[in-house]
Amino acid sequence: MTAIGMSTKNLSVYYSDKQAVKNVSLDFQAKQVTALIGPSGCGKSTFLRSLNRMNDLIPDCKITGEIWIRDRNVNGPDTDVVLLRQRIGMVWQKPNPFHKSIYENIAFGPRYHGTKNKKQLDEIVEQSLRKAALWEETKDRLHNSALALSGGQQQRLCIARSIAVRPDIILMDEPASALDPVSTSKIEELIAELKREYCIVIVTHNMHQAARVSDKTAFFLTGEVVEYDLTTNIFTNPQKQETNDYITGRFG
Ligand SMILES: Nc1ncnc2c1ncn2[C@@H]1O[C@H](COP(=O)(O)OP(=O)(O)OP(=O)(O)O)[C@@H](O)[C@H]1O
Repeated sequence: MTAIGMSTKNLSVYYSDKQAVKNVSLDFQAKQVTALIGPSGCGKSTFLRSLNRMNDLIPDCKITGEIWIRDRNVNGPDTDVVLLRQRIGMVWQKPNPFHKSIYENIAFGPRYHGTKNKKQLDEIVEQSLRKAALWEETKDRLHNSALALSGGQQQRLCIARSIAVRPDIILMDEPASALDPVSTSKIEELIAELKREYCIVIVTHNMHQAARVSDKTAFFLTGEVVEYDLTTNIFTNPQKQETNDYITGRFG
């Protein structure tokens, strides 16, 4: 039995009066990839952003229900949001490296969280870039601007940046949708590697990608989870008509 990395119970998210996520209860397991799929506007990104409280930054956004990372209540009054986001990293659709060098992009988080020793920082930078399959391409230009990297390299840098602070969970919101096919396949290979160590939750519009990279898939529709199962079941033997209609391209 795989350990649970994170779970939600009856999670609802509202923007003012509009309910974007409706009573979603899901378990995300350690060392597995879970894909969130569904048509545009069904609440996937809103749900994902709730998991590390990125929605706190949106005015009039209200959350009810529970989110647990092991025995810690994410929305509890004693939760330190900075530490929470260290444990639950986020990779966005568009690569968003800092306007700094490759080295500083990676060293920033660990330094912020207290690692000041240069040798330790050098090691973290190297290990993080290696894990993100970017070391060979960048080791000779660590002090050059991250913005000079290609889009695909920048996205791997952003993944390296989230790994550098040793998270338990990595959330990815369509991490390859702005990339070309070669860069996309590198990101997918990387996800397959990273799941050996991390719990990964990925939003994707690309159903082939969901089928390739994920162990489990949740199908969202108008804010609700219609079906959540092993990815092979969702794509070969869905139990709900709506799931079947979506994966066969009848809508969305
Ligand atoms: N900041 C916001 N303020 C108000 N409403 C929002 C906000 N962000 C999203 N919404 C609304 O919440 C609903 C869910 O949006 P969300 O972006 O979570 O869906 P999604 O499934 O991720 O869509 P897509 O696949 O197009 O990214 C939509 O109706 C959207 O218009």
